[in-house]
Amino acid sequence: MIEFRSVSYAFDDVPVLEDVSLSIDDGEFVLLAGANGSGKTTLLRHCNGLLTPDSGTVRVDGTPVEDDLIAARSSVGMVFQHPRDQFVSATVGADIAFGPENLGLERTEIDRRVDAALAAVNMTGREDDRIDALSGGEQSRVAIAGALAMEPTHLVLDEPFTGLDDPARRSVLERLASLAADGTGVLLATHDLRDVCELADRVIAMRDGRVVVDGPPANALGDLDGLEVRVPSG
Ligand SMILES: Nc1ncnc2c1ncn2[C@@H]1O[C@H](COP(=O)(O)OP(=O)(O)OP(=O)(O)O)[C@@H](O)[C@H]1O
Repeated sequence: MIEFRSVSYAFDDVPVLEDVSLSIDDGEFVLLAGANGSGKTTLLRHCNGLLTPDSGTVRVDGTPVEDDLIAARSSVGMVFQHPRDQFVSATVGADIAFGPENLGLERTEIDRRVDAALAAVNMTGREDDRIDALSGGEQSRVAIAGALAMEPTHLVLDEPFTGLDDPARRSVLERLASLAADGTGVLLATHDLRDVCELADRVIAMRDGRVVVDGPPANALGDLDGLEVRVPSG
């Protein structure tokens, strides 16, 4: 479980998170919504210790993140908004293999994970492609595959659909829902709520650094009015 208890954080004395309390259970698929600048990215960066709260605590599986950064970083997979920030290798296969290699896994296990991660993002057979020659959408899919190959207990994604066409987006979304069904806790920040609500177990919405909505999609959608997030119709 990822748990925030009364977390506050400021950039240069400007409050960005204020008294945030929430939890993401194992096996839950949670959508994080909110207008630009409401604090979503800042919140996500607390999940594996990239940022540390000014007050309050973030716990992963019961342990405060700052007490065991290595444990938090191996159990919380992160997919960032700008996939280029995440690549460490020149080719797709080498990049996805990098994390599992650092875990010291056997070659056959690394290859299995790379194959499974590529299949999950519909890029089977693209191991040898150069990352800098991929489209933005393909780069997003490789970034997601890199996180999946770590087989994390929790997966945190920040606007991962940039550049994805509808079929690719849908396929990644369904993969996230099936990971959650298999026990992974998934926290997905996105502005694009189309069909995410239908797959998510819960919606958390932020305004000005505070959690203002936290509930099942059927109840929460009406409460998103006025938060400058695009609410799906029909
Ligand atoms: N490194 C930083 N230094 C100073 N202020 C920052 C920094 N990063 C973010 N902020 C400010 O913190 C606030 C919240 O930003 P954050 O990126 O968390 O919001 P967001 O909800 O993820 O927005 P978006 O949907 O546009 O990605 C904004 O006012 C932003 O300007």
